[in-house]
Amino acid sequence: MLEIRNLSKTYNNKVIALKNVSLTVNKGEFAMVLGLSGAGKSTLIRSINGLISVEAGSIEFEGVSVSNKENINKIRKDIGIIFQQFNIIKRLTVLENVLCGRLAYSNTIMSSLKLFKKKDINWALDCIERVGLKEKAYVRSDQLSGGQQQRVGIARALAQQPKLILADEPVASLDPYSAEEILELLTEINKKEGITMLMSLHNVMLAKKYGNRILGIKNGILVFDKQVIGLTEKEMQLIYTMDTSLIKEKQQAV
Ligand SMILES: Nc1ncnc2c1ncn2[C@@H]1O[C@H](COP(=O)(O)OP(=O)(O)OP(=O)(O)O)[C@@H](O)[C@H]1O
Repeated sequence: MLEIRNLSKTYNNKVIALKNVSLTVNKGEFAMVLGLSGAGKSTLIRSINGLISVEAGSIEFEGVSVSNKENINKIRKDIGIIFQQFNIIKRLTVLENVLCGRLAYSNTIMSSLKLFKKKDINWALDCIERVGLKEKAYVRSDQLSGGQQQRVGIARALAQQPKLILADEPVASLDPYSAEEILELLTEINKKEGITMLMSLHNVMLAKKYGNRILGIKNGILVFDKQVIGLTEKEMQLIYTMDTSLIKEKQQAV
């Protein structure tokens, strides 16, 4: 479904955020990206839907290149994204925020006038119900808790009928209880609706509990790519140890 080949990114300040990263994400997977702060997780996630441009390598989603600007709108329709800070418009109601996920399906003038078709409104209401916020559909989003605001973010992603959901540390701003609730919801969406998930996380326990595959990033290098079952402590140390000798071998291979 998603093919990343030799992806590299150096920011203007000369920081190398990604170095020759190659990976494939298959349909139906729930893949977790783990790594220390600054490892390159967000850069990887955001480059997949073109939010960050990359200077080397390729990203293809269902055979279509992300770096080709002509394709980006089609690709963004198929790829939903949720963020750590939810990125919802707080002065809008839950329904209005979720309808933003339908923009790719609406006529620009109609949507700028907030004239959504009944079909889109019903679809958005259905997404709101799927994330458990039916009673809050007409409430302003700034009146919601953090966990509820993230549910709005998820409903907005669902509203665009994505094939893949990218999540950039979606639970980092939540208390532990809400964090697990959100991960359970995303797991349910992944299992029941078959929507593929690619998520960056800081918490190893949560990544192992909810993901079925772990992608470990260290200093911009993909140091391992393993199924959760069978993952050893030593392998996990590759991303969390400060001992660079452990990743020397990997670096030489890149
Ligand atoms: N816009 C930018 N301009 C310059 N450097 C950046 C920019 N964004 C990220 N970086 C740098 O690139 C490296 C990778 O950053 P990135 O945000 O991808 O890491 P991360 O693993 O997501 O970190 P965190 O877990 O703290 O969010 C870091 O050294 C960071 O400082």
